[in-house]
Amino acid sequence: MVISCLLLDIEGTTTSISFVKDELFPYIRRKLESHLKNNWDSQEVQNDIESLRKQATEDATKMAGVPEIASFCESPALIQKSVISNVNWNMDQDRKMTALKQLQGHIWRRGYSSGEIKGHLYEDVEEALKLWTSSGKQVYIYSSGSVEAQKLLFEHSVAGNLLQYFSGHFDTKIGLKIESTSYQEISKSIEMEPDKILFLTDLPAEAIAADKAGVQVKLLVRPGNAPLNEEILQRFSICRDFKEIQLT
Ligand SMILES: CSCCC(=O)C(=O)COP(=O)(O)O
Ligand SMILES: [Mg+2]
Repeated sequence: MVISCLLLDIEGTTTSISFVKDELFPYIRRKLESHLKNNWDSQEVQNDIESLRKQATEDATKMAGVPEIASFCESPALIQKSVISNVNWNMDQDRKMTALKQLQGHIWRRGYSSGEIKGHLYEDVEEALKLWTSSGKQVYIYSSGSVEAQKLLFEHSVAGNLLQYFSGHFDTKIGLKIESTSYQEISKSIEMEPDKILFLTDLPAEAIAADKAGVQVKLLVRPGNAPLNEEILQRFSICRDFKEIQLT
């Protein structure tokens, strides 16, 4: 089947898991308090808190131990304390909910623009993006990280600004990556039949969801990725880097 379009995951696919876990996420934990205090009066911070509050209220009906976010009638200090507990709790579980991911993108903005953070990319990524786009393929990103966070990573990457190679970006606003409907929605949105799309990811649950939607899939085996079990290795094609990917 001819591939017209590539849909790329980030963490574990274009970028190492250790960069996300050991650099990006600790940055959020270090800067969260000052981000809230310094930008308290901004609409962006207030919107982020409202989204986290709604999510926490919904979560509390389904699971135990969710730190709730203080009402907007409470003092800024109390609300900030409750936001910090909630965000740390959600990050401890690496939750991929939109409210958390939006806030993270807003906090990373400063780190990327000051040069404190540079987006990690595996060395084969830039060459592959050049090759694919020069041969007429469209390349999209689909990550649990917010669209803003994705753009920051590729704009301020170790290989320079690579944003020019992408035809578009998707995040969890279109749906979770483990749900097949998300891939159907992406297919509709980019006006491309599912079987013309090749999705590259590190996670079997995402591969299964994309496959169910009729999208073609390859699993990446990058250094530091979780090992794939025998059943998944039988079911999906794998590759170690983007150089191994042959598009017809
Ligand atoms: C691009 S934002 C940083 C990574 C992140 O927060 C994340 O959740 C990555 O998830 P992915 O879907 O790219 O594996
Ligand atoms: Mg991933």
